[in-house]
Amino acid sequence: APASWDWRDHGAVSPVKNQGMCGSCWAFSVTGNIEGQWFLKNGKLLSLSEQELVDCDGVDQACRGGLPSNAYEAIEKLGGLETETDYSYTGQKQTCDFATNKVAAYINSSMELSKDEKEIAAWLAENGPVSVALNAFAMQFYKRGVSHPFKIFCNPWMIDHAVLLVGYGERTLCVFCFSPYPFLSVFVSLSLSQGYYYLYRGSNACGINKMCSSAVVN
Ligand SMILES: CCC[C@@H](/C=C/S(=O)(=O)c1ccccc1)NC(=O)[C@H](Cc1ccccc1)NC(=O)N1CCC(N2CCOCC2)CC1
Repeated sequence: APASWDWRDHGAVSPVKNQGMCGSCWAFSVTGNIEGQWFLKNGKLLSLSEQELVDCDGVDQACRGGLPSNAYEAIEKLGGLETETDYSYTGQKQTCDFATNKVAAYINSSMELSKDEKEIAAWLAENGPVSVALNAFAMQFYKRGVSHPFKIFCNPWMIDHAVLLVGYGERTLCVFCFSPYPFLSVFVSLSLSQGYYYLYRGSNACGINKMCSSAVVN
C-alpha cells in the first residue's frame, strides 16, 4: 500500500455537508462511502441523499442514531439513493418521499472490512473511502494537528459516531519535528462543526478499526 493516500486528491469525496442538529452521522457516513464507490465504478461524483435514509430507513432511528450496516440494507431494499438535489436534507425526520424513478446510485451488497489498521489503509487506497465508526469524545475538542487522545478519554469500546475515512499518511506535528507522525484523515460530519479530523494511526485509537465497512457496487 502507498505510504499515504487521500481520496480528496482523486475526486472521490464530495464537498463537506452540514449535518445540522440531527444525529444522522450514520447516514452521512454511508452516503459518503457510496459516493466514493459510485465515482470509482462510474467516474461520476454525485452528492447523494442522507434525508432519504433519515425518512425511509425504518430500521434506524433517523436523528436519534443508526448503524451503517442497517443503512446499506435499507438502500438495497429501497433500490438505491436519490441525489441530494432530488431529496434534499432538512435535518429532521419526515414522511418517506422516495421515488424509484429518481434513483441516481444503487449498491449490490455491502461488506465489513478487516479490523487491522494496516489492512484497512491498504483497502482504502485500493477501493475508496471507508465508512468507519469511533468514539467521538476527543473529536469535539479537536483544533488542529494529529489527535492522539489517552485511551481513558477515548474508550475504543464506547463507539458513538460514524464518519467517513478518506485517507491516511504521515504529518510532522510541528515545524522543527523530524519524526513524521502517522495519522488517518477522517472526514468528520459533526452536528456542530464540519471538517477534517486527523487521528493517530497505529494504535486503533478510539476504536476506529472496529466497524469499518463499505458498499459494493458491481
Ligand atoms: C444520537 C445519535 C448520534 C449519532 C451521531 C451523531 S453526531 O451528531 O454526528 C455526533 C456524534 C458524536 C459527537 C458529535 C456529533 N450516532 C449514531 O448514529 C451511532 C453511530 C454508531 C454507533 C455505534 C456503532 C456504529 C455507529 N449509532 C447510534 O447511536 N445508534 C442508536 C442506537 C442503535 N441501537 C441498535 C440496536 O437496538 C437499540 C438501538 C444503534 C445505532
